[in-house]
Amino acid sequence: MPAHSLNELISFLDGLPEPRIVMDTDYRIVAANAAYVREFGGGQPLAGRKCYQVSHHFDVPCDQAGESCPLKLSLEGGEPQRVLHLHHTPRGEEHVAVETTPIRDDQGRITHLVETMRVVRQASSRAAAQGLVGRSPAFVGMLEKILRVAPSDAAVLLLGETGTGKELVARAIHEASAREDGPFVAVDCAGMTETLFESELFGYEKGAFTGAMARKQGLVEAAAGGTLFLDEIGELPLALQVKLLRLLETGTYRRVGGLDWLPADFRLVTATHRDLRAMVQAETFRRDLYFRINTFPIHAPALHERTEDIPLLAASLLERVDRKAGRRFSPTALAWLSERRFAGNIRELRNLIERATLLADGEIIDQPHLTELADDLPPLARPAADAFSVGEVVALDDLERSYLAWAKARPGLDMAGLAARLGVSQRTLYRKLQALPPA
Ligand SMILES: Nc1ncnc2c1ncn2[C@@H]1O[C@H](COP(=O)(O)OP(=O)(O)OP(=O)(O)O)[C@@H](O)[C@H]1O
Repeated sequence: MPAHSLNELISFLDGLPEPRIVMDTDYRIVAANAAYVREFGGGQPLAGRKCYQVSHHFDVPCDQAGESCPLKLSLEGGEPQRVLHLHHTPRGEEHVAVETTPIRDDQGRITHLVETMRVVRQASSRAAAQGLVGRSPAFVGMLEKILRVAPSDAAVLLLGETGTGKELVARAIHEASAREDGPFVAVDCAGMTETLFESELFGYEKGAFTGAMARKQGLVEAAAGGTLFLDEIGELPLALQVKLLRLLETGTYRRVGGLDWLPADFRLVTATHRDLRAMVQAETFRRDLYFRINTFPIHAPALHERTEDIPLLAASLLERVDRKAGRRFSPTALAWLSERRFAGNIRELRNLIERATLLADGEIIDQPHLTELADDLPPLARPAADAFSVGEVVALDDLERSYLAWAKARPGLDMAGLAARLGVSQRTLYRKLQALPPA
């Protein structure tokens, strides 16, 4: 790119409000705009330094350090790329959404890349007094999905065990959406009766039933311009599923006792800890409603899928529940927490921490404060290092081959013993082993 075009680009970027840098194809920062210098510069000179040194304090590009590198992806694919990274900033590490856009010369060759950074406000990688916190790969994967779907108006279905933070995720989607200035209205569908559902959701007119002394606004109306979060959607009885489907299909509703169909204006987020697909098979959840609410599913990981987040979560939850400020956990307490299996996930962790704060008198919350009332909390079941495991769904033939190769390598089993354990004849075992690819 000629120098004058590059200078024009740099001065154009300088006027933009979002932090942006221009890089050459060798990861070197050529220029940074004023917003970048302000948010990420930390008073250090930037031009001439490599982006991975500034953002990650790495000595090698991200892709060689086990992270995805948007610059490399853009160079390879020739297209803009977006990834979520943990970046060093003058405030500490933060989740940053990074977008790269390739810049081409007259011959169409990529000569530079513009990188745009947006600090993610909806989640923290450091202990925080509110909102989502986490930095494990499972958490970052979920955050990536939240940020992708939030700007659209697509219906999101949050799936995950109880206490995994689905309501917080629903709020994060709302806050990252164009509706963030509108209301966020949460409705618990568990225990909803037919009459309650209709009058709660749709409101009622004066005189609609005994006790309806005045017109009452429903939650659908309260959510106008914002997000309606239906929690425990799997608990909704079939008769109410029909009513919800009608609302979603027509975008209109009628107050109880009213005549007019009123327009609804909300973004729908639903959540459940149930297996809705199995409920559809069992005909306890309507298939058409399932498809309507499941435009974009997001899995909220269970705590045992993100145990590396436990110290960070524990510190954050302590800030939230402790009546005395500034206390902390001892390293043994944190190690003990990280080794437990919490069936109730973050909610159970939070309750345990709250109990411990009541038992501890000093500045430090120690392991005995945790174990005193929770000595029955089971340890985390870690798969044995040599256990057989399959990380994804594979064809049954492939599964059998991998399993046989693993079983054959077990010490202490001869062919006869192995055949007996597998429940097949030795002849069959030989035949199957011969079909295995060479080790
Ligand atoms: N990533 C997180 N960071 C910090 N706190 C969290 C996080 N996830 C959940 N929490 C806290 O854990 C508790 C349970 O979260 P929440 O109520 O959102 O779970 P849920 O999945 O909606 O549960 P249920 O399915 O039972 O309704 C809340 O106190 C919430 O603030």
